[in-house]
Amino acid sequence: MATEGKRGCSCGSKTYRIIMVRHGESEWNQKNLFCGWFNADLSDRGREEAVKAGKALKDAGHTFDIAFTSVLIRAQKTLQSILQELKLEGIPIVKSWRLNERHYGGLTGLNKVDTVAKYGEEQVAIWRRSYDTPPPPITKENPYYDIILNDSIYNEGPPKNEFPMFESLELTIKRTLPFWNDTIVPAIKSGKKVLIAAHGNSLRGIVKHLDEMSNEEIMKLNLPTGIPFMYTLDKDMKPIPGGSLQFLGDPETVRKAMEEVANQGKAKK
Ligand SMILES: O=C(O)[C@@H](COP(=O)(O)O)OP(=O)(O)O
Repeated sequence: MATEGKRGCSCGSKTYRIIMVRHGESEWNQKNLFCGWFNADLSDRGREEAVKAGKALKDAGHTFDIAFTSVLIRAQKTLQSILQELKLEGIPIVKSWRLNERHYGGLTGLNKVDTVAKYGEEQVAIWRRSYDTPPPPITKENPYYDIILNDSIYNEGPPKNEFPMFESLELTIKRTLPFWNDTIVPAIKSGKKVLIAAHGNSLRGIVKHLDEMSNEEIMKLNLPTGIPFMYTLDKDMKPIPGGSLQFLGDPETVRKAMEEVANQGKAKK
């Protein structure tokens, strides 16, 4: 599953390892609902996936000095389970809305297969995976509009006048990258072993940035829930050859899990 970074390598010099993981399956993933900024909890399967991710990291001998996560409970609980397995509950945890899932706008709360039936597979694929086409904005008529806007998890940001009503992957990257560059990269460069527990699309944004993927290439990437992946970076935070997107799981399991995510937006057979 490893692909090579495109930007060469400073072979022989210091490298940095960073592990990222998409949260375990959420209750809304299970029901196949567009979730975005709604604060859905983990499903039972998601809780199991999180424990499994912790065990996989432990078996591979990983340890961490600091962890970063979103303000959403599905990512935080996944992180907690992983740290429990590793007996690292005491390490600093930095939470930011900048690592949140992309805001799914007016699609929030809709079933993905029902949305395919209504708008077609092609349109849903564009909403889910295109780089710069956003979903329609969330409106006051959406049952989750007020719940999201007034959720206390957003008390520390973003400011109400900048609160998103929708996000494309491009917009997601615009708010995630400053956090990556200003907060996560300095931690990595200071020699800290870093773990990020976040979401399908905030992590796709980081992967796109690290691997300099084109807008077309990133469309094809579906990150599975609860399977950690590693990057090995050079001093300029560029993946060394073979250091991109190395999943901690057997390739067949990873392939099937990625396919499962892709199929969430396809018509029922
Ligand atoms: O918001 C959502 O529905 C999913 C991603 O959905 P897709 O982009 O895969 O449809 O986000 P996550 O479960 O990672 O927080």
